[in-house]
Amino acid sequence: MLCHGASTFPGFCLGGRPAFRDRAHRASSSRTQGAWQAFRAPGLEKFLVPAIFLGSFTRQRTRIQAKSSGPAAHYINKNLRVTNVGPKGLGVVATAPLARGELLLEEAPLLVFQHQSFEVIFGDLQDVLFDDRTFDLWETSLKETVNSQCGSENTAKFWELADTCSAPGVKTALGIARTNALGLDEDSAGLFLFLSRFNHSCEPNVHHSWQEDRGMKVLRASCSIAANEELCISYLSLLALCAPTRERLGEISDRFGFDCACRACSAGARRMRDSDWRRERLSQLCAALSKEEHRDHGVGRADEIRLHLRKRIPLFFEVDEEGRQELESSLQGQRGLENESFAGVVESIDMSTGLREAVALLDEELHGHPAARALLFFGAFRRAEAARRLSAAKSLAKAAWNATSTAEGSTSWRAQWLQVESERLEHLEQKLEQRKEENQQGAANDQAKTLEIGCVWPLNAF
Ligand SMILES: C[S@@+](CC[C@H](N)C(=O)[O-])C[C@H]1O[C@@H](n2cnc3c(N)ncnc32)[C@H](O)[C@@H]1O
Repeated sequence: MLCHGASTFPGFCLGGRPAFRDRAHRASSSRTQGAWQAFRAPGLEKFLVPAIFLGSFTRQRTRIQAKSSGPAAHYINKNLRVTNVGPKGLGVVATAPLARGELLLEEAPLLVFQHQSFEVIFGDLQDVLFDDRTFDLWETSLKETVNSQCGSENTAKFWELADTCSAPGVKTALGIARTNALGLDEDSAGLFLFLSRFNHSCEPNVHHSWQEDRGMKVLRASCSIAANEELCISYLSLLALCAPTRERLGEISDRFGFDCACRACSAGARRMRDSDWRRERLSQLCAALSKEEHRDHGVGRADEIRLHLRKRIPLFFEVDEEGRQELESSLQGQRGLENESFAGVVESIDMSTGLREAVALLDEELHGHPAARALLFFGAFRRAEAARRLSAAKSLAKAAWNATSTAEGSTSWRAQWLQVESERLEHLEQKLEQRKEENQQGAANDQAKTLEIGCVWPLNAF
């Protein structure tokens, strides 16, 4: 499982698992077959392994870090239970009601895959495993790492984890890693013993965030959860979660090797159509809010900040000719932003209207998804700040801070950064009010706002 999240939503860890298979090879395999069968399909044994790979293989161990021993998790909420949840296998359910934002789990990874091990096991270089010899080398190495470095209790727990990538009845260390690893950031993944029991849902009720400074994944309830309800995270990025059902199912099958049986993906035709429409709209609004527009184009009142909505880009580029043309014009429009073109814009709306609509859609489709909410408010905050709207920027920073605290806890670095930012804006607003009262020179104060509001935020803040 990986956090390949973000594309248009930079830096905010919004779920997702590592891709464990090349799409082209996947296409030739049956959906129901284990990944390994696709992986080791007859005829592919002769796949040429780049020499550089075999040459550097001996150094791979340094790239799989193992936690030597100790308990699986730092904190597990007492109201969680791992149990059989039907065809999905094991899952985690609530044994008592859980509140929105409640801390559910804090866990450090048992294994961390970085650099070459990440690329080979989950990333762009996984093709090398089509070669039996390379597969065996990586399998042996991973096994040795687990057996020699994880301690007997954790090693036993590792081998108990699900492996839906190998042939039925077979477990391999690589299969377990691929079935269970979760993304930490763009180029590393971690395997967690307890967290691995959480199933995926396209309507997740739990958010997981990687808190690098603490070396932990932190899980919190995204909404109120009733007793006996299953707790599910999202293996997909927010961008992919907002895609229509057909695309999501393809993405999950393609990247993670199973057919999603969540409520959203198994809905009846009408409900699915409505949900797809809402997600499409949400996707457009999210993209518009997280985009930095250099100049405020378009019609509308002078004091409005406009959002320019464009057509959503499909997750797969397998589109027909008509679709390709539409996509090209949409992409052109997005590139055109650099020279401030309107191309590809299908609708322009006032930012506060768009923000309200997006929040309502999040509530309806994704249980309010606090991390996505934080992202929306953060995007709007940046736009308000760029437009020198002090009061709006202050409330938006506060709203982003609230949502981030729900998603990740108030001690996460993002929440703390937003808290400082909203306090700074609050203070600035008070100062300006004070000055206004003192000299009653509104125009001069406006100028002061323009000069003082500018702030610097870390580029990877969200
Ligand atoms: C990380 S494991 C989750 C825990 C697993 N169910 C177990 O028994 O340990 C991921 C596997 O769970 C199953 N799974 C998770 N979410 C699912 C979903 N929404 N629909 C169907 N199967 C799912 C798939 O077999 C997937 O490969």
